[in-house]
Amino acid sequence: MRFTKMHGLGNSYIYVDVFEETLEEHELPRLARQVADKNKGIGSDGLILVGPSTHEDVKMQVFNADGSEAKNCGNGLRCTAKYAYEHGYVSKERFTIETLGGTMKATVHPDNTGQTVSLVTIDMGAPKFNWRDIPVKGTGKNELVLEAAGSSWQLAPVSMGNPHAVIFVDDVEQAPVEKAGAELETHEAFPEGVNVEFVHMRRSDVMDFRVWERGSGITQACGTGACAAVAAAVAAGKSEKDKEVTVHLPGGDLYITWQSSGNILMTGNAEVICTGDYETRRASV
Ligand SMILES: N[C@@H](CCC[C@H](N)C(=O)O)C(=O)O
Repeated sequence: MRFTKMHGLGNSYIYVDVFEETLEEHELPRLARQVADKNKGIGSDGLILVGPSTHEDVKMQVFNADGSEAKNCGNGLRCTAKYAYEHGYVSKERFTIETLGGTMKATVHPDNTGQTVSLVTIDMGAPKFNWRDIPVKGTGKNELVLEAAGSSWQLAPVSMGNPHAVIFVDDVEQAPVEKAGAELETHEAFPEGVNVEFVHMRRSDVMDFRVWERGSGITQACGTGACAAVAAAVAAGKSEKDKEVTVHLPGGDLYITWQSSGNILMTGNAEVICTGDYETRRASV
């Protein structure tokens, strides 16, 4: 299987071009676990398939490192957009990407040659706060208080096509991302699990951010998580619509604006690390 390893701010996935490659649907969770394994595989936060869509310009299918399928991936969308543009699967600079969480609109910003893209903007759609849409057990729209890692946490649940719980803290470096993140990911309040973001607002337009991703654990960045964090900050009165927020993630910065028209725009990098061939007939991991 030919693959390309790409990352957005250090959130890396193995990308397989299913315009070209044929993969069995039922093998995909196992393949994701295999390629993500840093000792026995290639090493990544998961697997992403880039292929044809029946109703959009391209389709992105995302699997976490544990083999679970995700509905959306912000960093994956930017890399998918770069891949689709540079491989000629789209010939325009603005195009649509189908995901399980809905259709996202990509704008690539090519360099002077028009051939290479390293910066991409994605229209990530509108955040949802209704618990049923996320989903969160119970009925509500507001903050949720849960116990994890021996402390009580105030969470703001948000859907960006996938589920997020945003926690505002004084210092993200001191936050128990691994312990509390792992406990909250599988808390019974979240029937489909949740991605957990620890966020500190430095100013209304600058935030620090660390994440525990559902199905992959600690990662260097989470695009949907950063959008959820900005949405939660605006909803809590810590920022404002139409203000570009610089989100400092461990892997670098994202620029995010919740527009008053409703949708969230996310701009950030997309990079190729390497390409190669992977032997798919391997013992399961
Ligand atoms: N890294 C991603 C999100 C990937 C999926 C997530 N772990 C989930 O299960 O919802 C991003 O950049 O958004």
